[in-house]
Amino acid sequence: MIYPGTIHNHQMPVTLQEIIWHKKLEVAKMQQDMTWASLQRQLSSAPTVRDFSTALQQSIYKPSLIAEVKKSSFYHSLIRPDFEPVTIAQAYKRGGASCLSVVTDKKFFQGGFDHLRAIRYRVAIPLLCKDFIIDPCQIYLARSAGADAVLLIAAILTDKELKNFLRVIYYLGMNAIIQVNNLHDLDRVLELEDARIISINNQSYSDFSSNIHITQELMDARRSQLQKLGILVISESGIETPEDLSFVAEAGVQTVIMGESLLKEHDLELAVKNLLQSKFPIHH
Ligand SMILES: O=C(O)c1ccccc1NCC(=O)[C@H](O)[C@H](O)COP(=O)(O)O
Repeated sequence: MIYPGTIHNHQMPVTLQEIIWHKKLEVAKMQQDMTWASLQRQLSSAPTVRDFSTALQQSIYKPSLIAEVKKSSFYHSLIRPDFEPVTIAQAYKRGGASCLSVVTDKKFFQGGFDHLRAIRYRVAIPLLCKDFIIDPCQIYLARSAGADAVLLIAAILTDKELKNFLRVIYYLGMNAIIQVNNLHDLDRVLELEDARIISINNQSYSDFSSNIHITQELMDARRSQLQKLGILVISESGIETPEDLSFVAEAGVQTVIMGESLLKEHDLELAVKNLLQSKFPIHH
């Protein structure tokens, strides 16, 4: 079954549908291989949770940076051939990133929970598990691998699933980042009782192209409501230059997630430093 609640409102694009189809098979296999007792054991020996939201808010950089660790993506293929997750994460931290986003999806992004685990033990900043979460068991696995926050994509979850998954994430002491890329989903998320961090994805779910004006459009539409509710807003996808950073900061977001443009640089520490320390030009 593919989330009738979501399809009912607006058609799910084929490509995202395909990802979710494979994710459901992966989750079914995961559940077959796992016992409740072994999951409990893993959870009880998991590293303590670090405060993702506070790390973003206390950053000296505005907007603060969540730097993404990913080897490839199905829409842009291989991004970083010399991919070494821990080395990349350490360089990001030295450069000034407040938190890291670790892509754990294997099939479409060549990520893995082992990347999350390895980084957790070697790098002392909070970690977001970036995956297509469709079942609570993935949230438990993310926590046991050392995640401090988990991404929930509004477009692939019903309202009921969003509420239940948020409850699991908070129960485990983590932060939830709820991703939206249109006003319909932003309004659904604003109706939830306890959304604390929202990420505006500038990427289309049908052709996976990015357009940072999506951040501006959604902020213009709901800025005062977001501020009134004290929600921390992130912009992600397609942010490449200091000008782009300035553009989304002026739209009102406090944080950005950046991956590809940093990962294409040879010296990641320098790339992050240059980005965060650049004097942002003012947009009109
Ligand atoms: O956001 C998703 O839908 C997603 C979920 C799990 C893995 C990857 C996913 N999408 C790709 C991204 O999230 C981007 O990599 C991220 O926003 C960074 O963008 P960029 O700077 O353009 O690499």
